[in-house]
Amino acid sequence: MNGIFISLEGPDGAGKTSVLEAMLPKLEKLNREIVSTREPGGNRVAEEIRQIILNPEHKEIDAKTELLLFVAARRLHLQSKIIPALEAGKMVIVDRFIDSSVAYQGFGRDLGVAAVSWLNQFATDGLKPDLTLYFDIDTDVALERIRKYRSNEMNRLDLEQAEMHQKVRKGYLEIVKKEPDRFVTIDASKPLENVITDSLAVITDRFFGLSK
Ligand SMILES: Nc1ncnc2c1ncn2[C@@H]1O[C@H](COP(=O)(O)OP(=O)(O)OP(=O)(O)O)[C@@H](O)[C@H]1O
Ligand SMILES: Cc1cn([C@H]2C[C@H](O)[C@@H](COP(=O)(O)O)O2)c(=O)[nH]c1=O
Repeated sequence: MNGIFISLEGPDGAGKTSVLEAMLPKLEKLNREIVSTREPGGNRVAEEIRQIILNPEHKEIDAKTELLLFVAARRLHLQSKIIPALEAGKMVIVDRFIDSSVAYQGFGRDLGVAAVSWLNQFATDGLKPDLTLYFDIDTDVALERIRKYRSNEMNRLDLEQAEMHQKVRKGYLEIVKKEPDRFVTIDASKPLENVITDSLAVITDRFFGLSK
């Protein structure tokens, strides 16, 4: 596969989606076809699974069921969208991928890194992003952003206790340490314009030999 695979990771409210939207038109000008997608979701059936997982009324979904649903959606997404785009030489940028499972289900839900990593390996046949931007932010600041701007559309995970979100962030920090070549940490507490500039600089520098 000669495409480029990039994932964006971080706690809820870190700003990944805002940054991705802002980067896209700029990256598209650099002469490579970009596929922007997200997890859970990215194809018709996976988007249906997304609705099931994130629905705050679905209180009977336990931690293991949640993990299996995320991983099933990932397999669908990978097969139908990510792999074909990478095979066609495109740049794929995904808002969340395997590291979300490890941070949220492995650390946040205490299912453990080993089981979650094994399932991901099974579902993805070991495919990992070439680059992962990790948007790091204090849990309270991120949760405040969500409460302030998105209070009417909080999903089942957003509504979890602060303690779970703290475990997720701690998990991310451990994951990042283990693969220093794949991860670049972005300071997501900066003003949005700066976070966009910093993220673009990492991608253009690494894959286009430019820093603007
Ligand atoms: N750097 C920033 N400074 C202040 N507000 C921000 C910043 N980045 C994003 N926001 C705001 O915070 C909210 C959450 O941002 P966004 O949805 O992009 O985060 P996210 O990481 O995609 O979150 P989630 O994973 O929960 O969907 C939005 O209302 C957005 O406008
Ligand atoms: C892929 C994936 C996601 N999650 C969580 C992370 C978020 O709380 C939601 C997705 O909502 P977003 O607004 O699109 O960020 O799902 C998870 O727990 N495990 C995963 O594998």
